Amino acid sequence: MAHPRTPRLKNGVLHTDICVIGAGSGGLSVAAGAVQMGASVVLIEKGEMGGDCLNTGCVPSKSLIAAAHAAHAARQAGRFGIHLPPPEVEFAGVHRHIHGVIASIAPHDSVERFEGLGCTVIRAEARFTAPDRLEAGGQVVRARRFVIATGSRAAVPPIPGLDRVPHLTNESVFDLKDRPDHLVVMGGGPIGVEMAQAFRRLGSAVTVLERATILPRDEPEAVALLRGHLLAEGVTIEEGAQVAALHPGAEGQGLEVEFDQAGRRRTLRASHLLVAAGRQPNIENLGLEAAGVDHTPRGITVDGGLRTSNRRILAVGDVAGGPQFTHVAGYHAGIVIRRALFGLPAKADYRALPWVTYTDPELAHVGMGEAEAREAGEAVTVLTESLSGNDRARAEGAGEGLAKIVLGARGRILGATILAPRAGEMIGLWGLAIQKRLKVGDVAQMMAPYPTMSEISKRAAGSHYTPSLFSARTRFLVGLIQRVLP
Ligand SMILES: Cc1cc2nc3c(=O)[nH]c(=O)nc-3n(C[C@H](O)[C@H](O)[C@H](O)COP(=O)(O)OP(=O)(O)OC[C@H]3O[C@@H](n4cnc5c(N)ncnc54)[C@H](O)[C@@H]3O)c2cc1C
Ligand SMILES: NC(=O)c1ccc[n+]([C@@H]2O[C@H](COP(=O)([O-])OP(=O)(O)OC[C@H]3O[C@@H](n4cnc5c(N)ncnc54)[C@H](O)[C@@H]3O)[C@@H](O)[C@H]2O)c1
Repeated sequence: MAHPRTPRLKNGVLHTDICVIGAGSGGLSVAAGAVQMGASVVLIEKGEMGGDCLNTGCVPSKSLIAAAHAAHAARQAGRFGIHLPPPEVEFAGVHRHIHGVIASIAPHDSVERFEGLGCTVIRAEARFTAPDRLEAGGQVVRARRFVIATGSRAAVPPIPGLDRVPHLTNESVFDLKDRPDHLVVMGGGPIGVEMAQAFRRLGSAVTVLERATILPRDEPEAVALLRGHLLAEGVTIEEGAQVAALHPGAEGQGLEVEFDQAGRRRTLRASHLLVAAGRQPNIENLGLEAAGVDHTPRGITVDGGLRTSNRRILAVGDVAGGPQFTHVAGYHAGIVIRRALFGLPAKADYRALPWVTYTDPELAHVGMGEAEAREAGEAVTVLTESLSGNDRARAEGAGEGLAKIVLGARGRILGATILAPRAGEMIGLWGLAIQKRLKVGDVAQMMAPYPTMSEISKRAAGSHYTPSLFSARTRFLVGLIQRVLP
């Protein structure tokens, strides 16, 4: 491999091709890609290498969910004739598992690995001082292109009393070494719902307070079934519940939550509060004014090619104000590399954007939802297939689930939702179908292995043809052909 270019120090200023601010999902992907393709790269991180996903997001949350799944499976074993004593949850052990997983992935995102690849890594807060330079840890850096990848953090709503009660966010919830007796989760988005089920399975009482309805970005039929699963496991879900005020609990124990629901004020006592009420972009103290970079409270303003109002500066990931997922940050990195290294006019295209909420069953989605497709003026057809007709789901006692496919004119696939165990592993098929503009008939003709839950995709696609396949016209035709066939 040819040696990468290295940043050059000239008159106290570090000159580089690419300077990346933030070593999370987006920043690390840009840095690793750019340096291995021969660009000189400076990577600046003020906190933990790996950002939210590794330290306080995807990795710890999925590790916690895995522990919760094990406890749930032990409790459910009796359904299969396997009788176990009720599981004893050692919360400190769950904590060890979570942090063990983080530690096992951390080397991949470490300073050592990135320096080994040829990046210059600066561990400090970066701040633009001019449109073409920034300062970090006393070092001035000039770059041909800067990439802002500073991510987001939990938004803490201005609710009276919130500053006076102890509360958890994604930055602190994975540090718990003792199980909360009663966890109140403010917000029924993906973070709130995933954590609610996991803590319930680990033995906490859990109440979700959601001001609208849970998981509003997902298909309502699928959310309704998922809500049923959560309620059956004992999660309390209060929807249309706006948190109004918070008070410290009596004798300094826990807290009291006042919320408004259907015109009534209600009060709830709890031991812990998790704030999962949305995200806010990390744009403060970045010197964006000095750099001439426009922004709004949603994040840095970018065009389709992720360029900011300063042509030298691009933005990726959560801070760019679009969909906030690790795979989106990685996708953004690919666009930035094509632009910054090769000068290509790459643009983000979200038509095949997938997301998964890692509850059990998982709720996986890609592309357009039905309402969005109708709003866009598409000639919509919806195909729905229940998981109850799937043999593998029955063998595993999976309970209710579904596949819902949204088609446009002439069987064009616009979107898909699957609610099923491990649905996240099944949704890729529909993403590829959308990206490659396949027709629903292509999926219907696919040979799906039996018995798998992924057969639900083939059956849903096949149902598009059921009315014409089993019609009077077909029966007439078959009758005719049978009479003339030898
Ligand atoms: C609880 C939780 C669970 C999640 N689960 C999933 C999931 O299952 N799947 C999924 O796809 N997404 C998930 N996400 C979202 C995912 O974590 C984010 O979309 C992703 O981390 C965004 O990457 P990023 O590079 O934009 O930001 P980050 O990964 O947050 O990285 C930003 C980095 O920039 C650094 N930084 C900030 N300001 C400066 C500065 N001025 N100077 C230097 N460094 C700076 C920060 O310290 C941080 O390390 C989850 C998020 C949370 C909170
Ligand atoms: N599985 C995944 O991919 C995954 C998991 C977790 C997070 N994430 C990413 O992180 C983002 C942030 O997640 P999130 O769940 O914090 O945010 P969110 O914006 O998706 O959901 C927040 C919810 O909180 C509710 N809310 C806000 N203020 C409230 C109040 N005062 N009282 C009651 N409810 C209130 C909102 O109505 C909303 O439904 C997600 O949108 C997603 O992009 C992804």
